[in-house]
Amino acid sequence: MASIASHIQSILQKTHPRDTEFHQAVTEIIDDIADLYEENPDYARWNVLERLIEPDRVLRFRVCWEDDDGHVQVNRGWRVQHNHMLGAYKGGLRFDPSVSESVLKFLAFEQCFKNALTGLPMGGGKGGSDFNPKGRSEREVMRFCQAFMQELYRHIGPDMDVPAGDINVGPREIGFLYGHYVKLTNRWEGVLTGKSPNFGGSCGRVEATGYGVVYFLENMLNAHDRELEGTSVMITGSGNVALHAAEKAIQEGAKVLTLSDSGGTIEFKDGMTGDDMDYLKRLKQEEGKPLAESSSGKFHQGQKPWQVTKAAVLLPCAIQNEVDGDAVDTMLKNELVAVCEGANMPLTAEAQEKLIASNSLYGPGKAANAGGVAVSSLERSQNAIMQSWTSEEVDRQLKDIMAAIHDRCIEHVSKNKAGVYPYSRGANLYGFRRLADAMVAFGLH
Ligand SMILES: NC(=O)C1=CN([C@@H]2O[C@H](COP(=O)(O)OP(=O)(O)OC[C@H]3O[C@@H](n4cnc5c(N)ncnc54)[C@H](O)[C@@H]3O)[C@@H](O)[C@H]2O)C=CC1
Ligand SMILES: O=C(O)CCC(=O)C(=O)O
Repeated sequence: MASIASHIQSILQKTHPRDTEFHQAVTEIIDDIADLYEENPDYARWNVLERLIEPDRVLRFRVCWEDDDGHVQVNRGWRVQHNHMLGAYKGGLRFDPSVSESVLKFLAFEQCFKNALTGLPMGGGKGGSDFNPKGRSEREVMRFCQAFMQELYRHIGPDMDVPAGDINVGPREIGFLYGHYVKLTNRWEGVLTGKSPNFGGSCGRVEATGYGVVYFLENMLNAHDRELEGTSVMITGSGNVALHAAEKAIQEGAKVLTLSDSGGTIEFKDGMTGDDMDYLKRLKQEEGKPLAESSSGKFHQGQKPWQVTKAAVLLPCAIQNEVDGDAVDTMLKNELVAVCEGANMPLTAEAQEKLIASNSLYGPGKAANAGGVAVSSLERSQNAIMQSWTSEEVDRQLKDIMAAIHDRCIEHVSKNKAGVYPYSRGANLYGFRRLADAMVAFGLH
């Protein structure tokens, strides 16, 4: 066991020496699948693990665009096509100054496991740029998106690689990207998901990740004889995933106490209301303003949700590694029962270790936030048959998919002595099995 883990560590150190987030994502999985790997001689015979941690390809390109003052700006763009044994590469695009090759490699690697858990035919990829859209005009964002697609279009296709949105890439950016793809190729096809339903997007894609997180949470609570109704919930973030997780949690009768952004936390002592939601959607999604400018709830500058309140459930829905070991210690002292991840890898390795050791319920992002990519897959199906399904139909399928993902997470594990399912280990085992078996079946590539 130790030998596999240390072998993989030494390879990572040699081949991806500075990619700390990528190391973190790989390490978390290796520990869980080490026994399975040793039990199946085919995996070692085909050197599956060493092949699985090396992306199929990492595309990096220059993105030049002109700002409103006529200055030429230069950014870096990437598409990490990690593995396509289970289907075309699939995963979002992130535009943020924090984007690096390491971040995109970790996201693409995790995406392979997440997509495997959906049961839908998708491989894993991720892409983006270090471009910062904050403070940029709509025209600047459009010119950037067009310049980005000018390079990306030659590497994607409806049966090859199908990007979507992620941080700072929502329906507006997908519209600009798709418009330029259609212009460049003269083809109107399902090459991006997260499009507006007006031109081929799926109803319910915008809501899917956040709603899916809450559906997963409900499945997880119910499997442990608990209910969401009446439960207090802290949420981090206030973007697409956070707002829709809050919306669904409120609809399901939970008491949502916080949202946050990089400036601080907004607290709703008596629980967030539908009016708060409408107001914050306008503030964040239409006006793009920080929470500090909100007149809804009480704003705590520079504070995290667990520093201002306590709740039974945490839904981290912002960015990687925002919850550290100390944060988990604080929440465990304050009646924490469950964490369900809307963001990708929001817990540091130490935080994750402490949470698992505490026997709290823990829904890892690769399972809990898979509703977004699952509805992206439904969007591809609709594009392929040239039909549009209703919001109700998509939501019904999303609920079924999240219940199936929940069940897949517990397919290869049992409850521990404390009566808790180890979802994280179960998700890693399920995803790894599917990927590794496909790699053995495909032969050497
Ligand atoms: N959009 C989607 O369908 C999916 C998104 N995710 C993950 O959910 C998370 C949020 O994504 P979206 O809501 O789509 O993006 P978004 O751009 O709509 O919102 C991002 C949120 O993260 C916060 N944030 C960004 N940088 C931060 C920092 N340094 N410190 C604290 N907060 C910060 C922002 O204030 C904002 O609330 C990301 O981790 C993303 O990878 C996961 C699955 C699907
Ligand atoms: O909808 C998609 O294809 C991608 C969603 C995504 O990037 C994610 O699940 O992290």
